Amino acid sequence: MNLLWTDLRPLLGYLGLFSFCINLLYLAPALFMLQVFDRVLPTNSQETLLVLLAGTAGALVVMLLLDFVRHSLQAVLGNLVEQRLAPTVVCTVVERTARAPHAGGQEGIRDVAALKNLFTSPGLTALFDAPWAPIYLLAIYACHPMLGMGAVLAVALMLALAWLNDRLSRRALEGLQKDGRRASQYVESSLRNAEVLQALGMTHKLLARWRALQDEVTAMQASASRGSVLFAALTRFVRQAIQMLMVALGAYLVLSQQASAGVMIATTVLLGRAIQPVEQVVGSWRMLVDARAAYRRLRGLMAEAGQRGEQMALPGPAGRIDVDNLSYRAAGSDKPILYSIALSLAPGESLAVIGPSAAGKSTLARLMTGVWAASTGAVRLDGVDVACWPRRDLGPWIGYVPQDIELFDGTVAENIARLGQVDAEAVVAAAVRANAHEMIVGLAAGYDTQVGEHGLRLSPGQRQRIALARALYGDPRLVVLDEPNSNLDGAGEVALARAVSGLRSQGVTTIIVTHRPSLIAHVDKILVMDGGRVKRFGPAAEVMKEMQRQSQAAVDRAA
Ligand SMILES: Nc1ncnc2c1ncn2[C@@H]1O[C@H](COP(=O)(O)OP(=O)(O)OP(=O)(O)O)[C@@H](O)[C@H]1O
Repeated sequence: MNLLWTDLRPLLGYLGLFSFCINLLYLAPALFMLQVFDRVLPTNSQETLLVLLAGTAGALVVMLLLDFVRHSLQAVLGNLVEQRLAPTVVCTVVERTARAPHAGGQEGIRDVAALKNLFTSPGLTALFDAPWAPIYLLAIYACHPMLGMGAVLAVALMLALAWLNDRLSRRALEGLQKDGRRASQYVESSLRNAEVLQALGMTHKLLARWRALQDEVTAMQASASRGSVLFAALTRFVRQAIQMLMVALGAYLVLSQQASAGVMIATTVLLGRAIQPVEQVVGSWRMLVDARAAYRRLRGLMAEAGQRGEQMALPGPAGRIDVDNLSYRAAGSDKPILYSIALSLAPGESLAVIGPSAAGKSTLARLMTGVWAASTGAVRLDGVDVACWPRRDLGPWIGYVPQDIELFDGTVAENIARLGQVDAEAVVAAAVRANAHEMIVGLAAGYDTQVGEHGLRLSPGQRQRIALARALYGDPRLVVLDEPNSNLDGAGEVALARAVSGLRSQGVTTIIVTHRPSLIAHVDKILVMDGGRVKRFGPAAEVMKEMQRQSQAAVDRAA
């Protein structure tokens, strides 16, 4: 944030300077009126009129140019805000979301947009113009104290009206936004289950629920729009009335020979200028408040990112894994998911993690990759805590196939190349290692096949095999596969088993979470988990023998 301010400060200084000049030049039309009525008309001097006209026109042209520069400067400010904040914010939001998908804290990206919006909006220039309102009021006061007091009252009245409007409409608008979002989100999220809605004939029930939500929104909308229409009309009326009353007051002063006609007209022009920025600031009030809240959240987020500091680049790992007294508790939950897990794998060793549902296998897989951070203890890759390893540096050394496969919209090749520059040789090599090359070349456009949003144009089995190729892209030293065979057919299972033995012979440390025995034959060690604890861990043959002995004993007992 400090860096951002260092960049913004000089530009804001220029913006202030331009605003100063523009507001100074705004005095020109009022002076022109004053001079025309008080000097040109009484003296019938056409030369003076010409000089005044030329001078005022010149001032207006300069003002136009300055206004243009001021707007261009705002665009530069907006882009700078985005450029400076977006990279850190996106990285931190991705990290937070990966760690706690439902814990919120994803508004950072929207906050950058809100801040950029403020810097490019008229609300910002209004902030620079608003301090001039008292100067215009003083100028009116200097013309005549009574006119000055009238102008102060007029500005105060407009301010009060705008404030009242904001107060009265704020709650209704916030409720409207929230409920409107809820109604559309409800339908959108239900549409993800469109197959179920269609198959079970549930669409009319969804419609009924959506209508109930929508009715609430419509009722709120009606009351909010009634209020805002009323206030808009009232504001217009008050504005006109103020102008009329000020002219009337001016005319009275002229008639009673306390002021000149020029003063009367000039003060009307000045009053218009005094009211405008005040109205604009109040009109942009919601945006300013939202931008301030966004700024505070971003400051917190940037501080969080700053705490990590610049992490030193580390050499590529060999693949030794040490899980050290590892426990994990989800945010907001009292009960740990994992309790004091400890194990070690030498570089190139493979491990199968097995156990009943909800034993904590996927949680352990996420902790192994460093996507989640341990509550206590650590997972160390070559002695370095994976949760602290800079993700950009660690990513290429890690291969990960999560339980719920997510492909990105793009081609098969782009997905395998992890969204980076497609290196055809490396992409094919990864597909060959994953034994997915033949399946991919059999697709409509081979490696150039578009997978669609979330990879939905492919079957779940095809997605899983492409995800495996993505995991094996480059030269990963640690590969974590979370149920990589859940959607595979017989041929897919064989291809996966071959890929896993290939990894073993290439010396890649591999961890496979699985329910099926087909892969267990290809691993060095087995970890049996139950209720978040290690039930058994050791060489595959020993653990298998022990499990067989135990199941035989159970059968004998039952018999
Ligand atoms: N984000 C989360 N917040 C709270 N609890 C969670 C979260 N993720 C998982 N859990 C809980 O942790 C426990 C272990 O879940 P996990 O997915 O690790 O089990 P698993 O052994 O992989 O199960 P399965 O074999 O069914 O995939 C479950 O009881 C689950 O409810």
